[in-house]
Amino acid sequence: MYRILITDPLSDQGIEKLLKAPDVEVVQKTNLTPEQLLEEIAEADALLVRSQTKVTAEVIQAGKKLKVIGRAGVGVDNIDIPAATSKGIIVVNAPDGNTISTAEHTFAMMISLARNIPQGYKSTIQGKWKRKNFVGVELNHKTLGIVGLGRIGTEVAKRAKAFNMKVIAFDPYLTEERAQKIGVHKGSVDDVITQSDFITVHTPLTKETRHLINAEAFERMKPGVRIINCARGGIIDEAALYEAIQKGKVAGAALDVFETEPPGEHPLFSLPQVIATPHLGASTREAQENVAQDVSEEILHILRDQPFKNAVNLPSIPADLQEKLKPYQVLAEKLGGFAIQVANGALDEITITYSGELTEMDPAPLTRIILKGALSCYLSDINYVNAPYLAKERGVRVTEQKVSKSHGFTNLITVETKTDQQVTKVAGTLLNGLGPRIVQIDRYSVDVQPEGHLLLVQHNDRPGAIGRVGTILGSHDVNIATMQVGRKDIGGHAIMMLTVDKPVEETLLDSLEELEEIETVTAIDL
Ligand SMILES: NC(=O)C1=CN([C@@H]2O[C@H](COP(=O)(O)OP(=O)(O)OC[C@H]3O[C@@H](n4cnc5c(N)ncnc54)[C@H](O)[C@@H]3O)[C@@H](O)[C@H]2O)C=CC1
Ligand SMILES: O=C(O)C(=O)COP(=O)(O)O
Repeated sequence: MYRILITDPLSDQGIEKLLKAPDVEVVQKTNLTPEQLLEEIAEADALLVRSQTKVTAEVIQAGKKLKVIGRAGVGVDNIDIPAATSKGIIVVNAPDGNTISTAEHTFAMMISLARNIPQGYKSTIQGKWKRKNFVGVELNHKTLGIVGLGRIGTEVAKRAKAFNMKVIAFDPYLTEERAQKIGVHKGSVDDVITQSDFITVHTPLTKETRHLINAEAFERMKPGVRIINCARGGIIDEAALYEAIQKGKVAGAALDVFETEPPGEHPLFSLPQVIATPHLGASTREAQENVAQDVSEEILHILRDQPFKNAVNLPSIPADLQEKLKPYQVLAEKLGGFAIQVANGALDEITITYSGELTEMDPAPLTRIILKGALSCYLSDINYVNAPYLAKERGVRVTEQKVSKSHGFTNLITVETKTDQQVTKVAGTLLNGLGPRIVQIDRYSVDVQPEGHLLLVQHNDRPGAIGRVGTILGSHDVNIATMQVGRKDIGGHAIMMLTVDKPVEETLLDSLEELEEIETVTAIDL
């Protein structure tokens, strides 16, 4: 039974799938104190939040069984992603479900700002009739500057065009072709700042976007510009905005989000030109149903080991690629484990080479699985989410390459490990109908099923060597299931690759290494 902890208010219809799932127990507890959250998270397999719950490194650490954190919405700035990644916890969001609601809210804010609707409402219900105090401006023929033309920015642009506005957009990923298709002018951030009558931001809050709209930007804006922020507090420097309104440079601002939420008694609220909502962009019945439903499905898929798509801390893999790579997963994991166990010394570098039909697809997800297989021999709590992170943290360089030459195999994965003592190469393939096989160890061709307890013996090719190894194994009650021998030259260096029926004890390895013709013996458990 999976325990799913929900700590922010979510749509009941949206989480219906979770509530009805036979293998799930849903615990809904909103408004928890940080201490209560630490207690509740201890037993949860999944945590489901909106923007209120602060999922700190401490919370993540306390989540002993935590496998996935779901965000019913877009922004994940309330979740410590690096902490989740290092613990191998998948973070998923629901990026599509609240786009329209937030774009519509942005428009509602822009029109309210242009026509002083909140100010007019307040005055009217106080019994006043001050029509000349609330004269506004039209949107018609005005220039709207959009910073961030992603999902929401694009929907805002479309609506602005219906209002006959000229739209200038800045987004580092905006191509001329896409700009033309949407019907906006592709501009620089400077164009947006200097040419717009209204400026709206739709980016995440990042190092680059923090205080993107600052005192210097306000200086260069057209007098009478109006500012809208329905993205994240902090993209606009609130202190600089206050100054710019006071100086008369900015005619007004509409804010749905704040540097600190809730903002309390903010100085900006003393200015009549400022209108505000309490982070309502995504707060519609439709959006809440959509995002809760999307993230619930993702959580169920992750807990049940089924394919999922919106992981924030994993590269997204198209469904058709996931299907193609699926058969290689066992090979990749076993190969990683095998390669690391036959490599002596401290690991410096892993080079993974994909050949044959694997060159026709993006094998990056397999690299993660190989790393997981390799690192799980040293580290606990490792999975394909944190494997690359932990490899990097330990100074292991990982290189991935594709070569067309596949030595007669339809597919081949070669893992070369470089330690402070040696370079070792192992290669594996997926044999049609027979499953994964190790087909090469250094210079030697083999055909080994990477499964169970294996023994790699490096020795000198002498008469009787094989018999003596067999005798010692027998005397330790270890049964040999399969055995292969590889050599290049008669009497030269050779290897034996054995599959045995039970784990090989240290004392047995020592007895084997005492044999004169034996160089090294390595036990491999897969
Ligand atoms: N007020 C609310 O309730 C809601 C707020 N949001 C927020 O709105 C923002 C946008 O959401 P979406 O459109 O869904 O995200 P998105 O990921 O589709 O779009 C973000 C865009 O910002 C662009 N961008 C990133 N850095 C930039 C930079 N330095 N300069 C210019 N552009 C940059 C990206 O290229 C991307 O196109 C997010 O911060 C999200 O958290 C989203 C939903 C509801
Ligand atoms: O989706 C987002 O990024 C939002 O900001 C929506 O936040 P909320 O889920 O309404 O707390």
